[in-house]
Amino acid sequence: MPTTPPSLTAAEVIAVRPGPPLTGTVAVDGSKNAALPLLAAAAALDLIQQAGWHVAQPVGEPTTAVIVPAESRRSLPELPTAAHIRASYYLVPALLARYGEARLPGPGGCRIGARGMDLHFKVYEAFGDRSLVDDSGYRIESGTPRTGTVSLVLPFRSRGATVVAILRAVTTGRPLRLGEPNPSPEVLCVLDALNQAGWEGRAGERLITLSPPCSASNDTEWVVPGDKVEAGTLACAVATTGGIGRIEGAQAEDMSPLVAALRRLGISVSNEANALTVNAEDGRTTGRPLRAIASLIPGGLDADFEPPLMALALGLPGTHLFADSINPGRHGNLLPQLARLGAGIEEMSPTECRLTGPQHLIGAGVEATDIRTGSALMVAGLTAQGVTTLGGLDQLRRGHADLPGKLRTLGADICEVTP
Ligand SMILES: CC(=O)N[C@H]1[C@@H](OP(=O)(O)OP(=O)(O)OC[C@H]2O[C@@H](n3ccc(=O)[nH]c3=O)[C@H](O)[C@@H]2O)O[C@H](CO)[C@@H](O)[C@@H]1O
Ligand SMILES: C=C(OP(=O)(O)O)C(=O)O
Repeated sequence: MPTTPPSLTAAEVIAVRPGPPLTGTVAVDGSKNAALPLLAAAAALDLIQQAGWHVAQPVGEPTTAVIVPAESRRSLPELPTAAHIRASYYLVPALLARYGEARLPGPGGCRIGARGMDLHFKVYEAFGDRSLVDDSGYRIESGTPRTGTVSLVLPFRSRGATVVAILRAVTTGRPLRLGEPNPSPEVLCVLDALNQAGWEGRAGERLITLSPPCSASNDTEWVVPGDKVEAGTLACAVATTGGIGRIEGAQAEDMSPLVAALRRLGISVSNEANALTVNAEDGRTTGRPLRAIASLIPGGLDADFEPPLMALALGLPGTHLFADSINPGRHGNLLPQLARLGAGIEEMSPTECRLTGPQHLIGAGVEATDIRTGSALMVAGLTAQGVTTLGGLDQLRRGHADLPGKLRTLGADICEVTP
């Protein structure tokens, strides 16, 4: 009988060693980046029904969260922990609906660039709210209630600003026309959820429209979509080792840009409705260079796929180009860590680099300086000679319930080490 390897969720450092090609089937967990706006949307919906909210977890159902109205109205909470995650910005519309004001520290998250908030402030201004920035963070104050459609065009396709525009429309009960939105899966699942709750949301590549419901429905149950980034990372891991693996739980459409990149490299991938099968057993590659350019345009390559693709490309012939101008600090995190494993990567600018493969990597001590850097290092460690020890696991765990465990399910040699 197959045994599930014990998870390493308490380890401070893990060791990765090369082994046989990864094989088998594994299912991804729900996506963090889709769950966070869904939670905020649930809170916003409850608030529009003039209640407070809190998140409860039913006993014995660890994968379910229930958003329930709180009993009493309290004063504006201090939220210092909001500084630890980028997605704390999703709370603002709910706070505005409940307290008329939101005061938050500047959002944290991965240190992969300046990660501005200016578009968020433009969204609030379009709704008649006031934004103020000071040394301790930012403050948004509700404007006088207004009616009528709010129309605005985003200067660029920020995912966060798209979601907060949608949530502010919900908490003000106003129709929205949002031009140049970010219609990524993490946004579309919020619109789907709102549609289930009676709202009328439509998404096209150039425009998102949202109209309030004639009557609100109370009990809605939403499912967090499977994590496309986790699926893509596992696909790169299987391909790196020349294995064959089936990764279940992410939607085919969400995987298309990653699948196109893998196929360009000559890796055989079948992208079914809810499962990705990667077959790199024959070891044949095209030798065609990869051009992995992170993009916010619809159908573009999500920036979060770039690091694991870079780890994969190190082992494949050709001169491969990578660019991430969305997160201008990413390469500054990732490249020095890959260099510790002996990777030769030429930086053409702070956001563009190229590498020629195949390269021979050698295990070393590395650090997950951001979520995707951590997962890329695990992929690289699967073929690096000797032992790769990975620290900074808090970052990795912020993004994935148990990525080492899933790799171990596919046969990876990963274990806990005492630093
Ligand atoms: C919690 C969450 O879901 N994080 C994701 C979110 O991050 P993030 O919130 O950073 O992503 P956005 O799409 O909103 O923004 C993209 C980039 O535009 C810049 N920007 C954004 C808004 C703004 O008002 N001003 C501004 O300058 C930031 O530098 C940001 O890095 O989307 C990224 C893809 O786009 C993903 O890689 C992150 O995993
Ligand atoms: C950048 C990421 O997360 P966050 O926005 O939470 O920092 C990420 O998920 O890769």
